[in-house]
Amino acid sequence: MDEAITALVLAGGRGRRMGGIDKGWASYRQRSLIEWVLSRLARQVDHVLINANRSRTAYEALGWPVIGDRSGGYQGPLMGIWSGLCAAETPLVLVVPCDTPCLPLDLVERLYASLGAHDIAVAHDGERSQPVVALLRRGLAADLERALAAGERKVERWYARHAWVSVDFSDCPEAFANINSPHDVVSLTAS
Ligand SMILES: Nc1nc2c(ncn2[C@@H]2O[C@H](COP(=O)(O)OP(=O)(O)OP(=O)(O)O)[C@@H](O)[C@H]2O)c(=O)[nH]1
Repeated sequence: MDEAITALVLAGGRGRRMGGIDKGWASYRQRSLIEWVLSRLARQVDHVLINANRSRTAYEALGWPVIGDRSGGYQGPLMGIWSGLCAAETPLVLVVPCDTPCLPLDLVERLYASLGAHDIAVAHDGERSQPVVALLRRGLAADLERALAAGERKVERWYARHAWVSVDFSDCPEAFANINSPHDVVSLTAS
């Protein structure tokens, strides 16, 4: 890749379907979800930022900087994305959720290949868009700040106001399986 990339791992949600636990620490195949995500990304990016609103010390022990949402109160992933764009020091930021343990090992390569002159490249698993699996230009931070101030909270609606491209991953839809509930842990482990 010609431009350096920071992975922004979103672990700042409430985890209500998981019983209110901090989902990054939910266990899947003998490891926590956040450790799965970091291991899938390790060779794909230059830096990592973990975006978390709880268990900050535990996340810091993973060896990467941890940032909270710049404006609190669980306002959704768009707030985490803005917080990460503000903190990142690379021109590109890869957004991923903490609850997707099987991400493609060529995720960044494929998103970057499609980004070109666009602002945002968003993964599509063949059935649906995956708005929190996306490569974004850090320079979007100022626009996102204005959008949030105007009340925007929908990730896809904000993307739609920019030059964005959908990137086809229909050859590996299972790589985007995410874990929202204890039932998902059981079904994904069995698959
Ligand atoms: N920073 C930040 N990230 C969030 C917030 N809400 C959700 N996310 C992240 O966005 C991604 C998708 O979140 P969801 O699974 O829809 O929400 P969740 O809060 O984790 O779980 P539920 O409460 O069960 O909906 C996950 O990586 C979350 O960590 C938030 O308020 N702030």
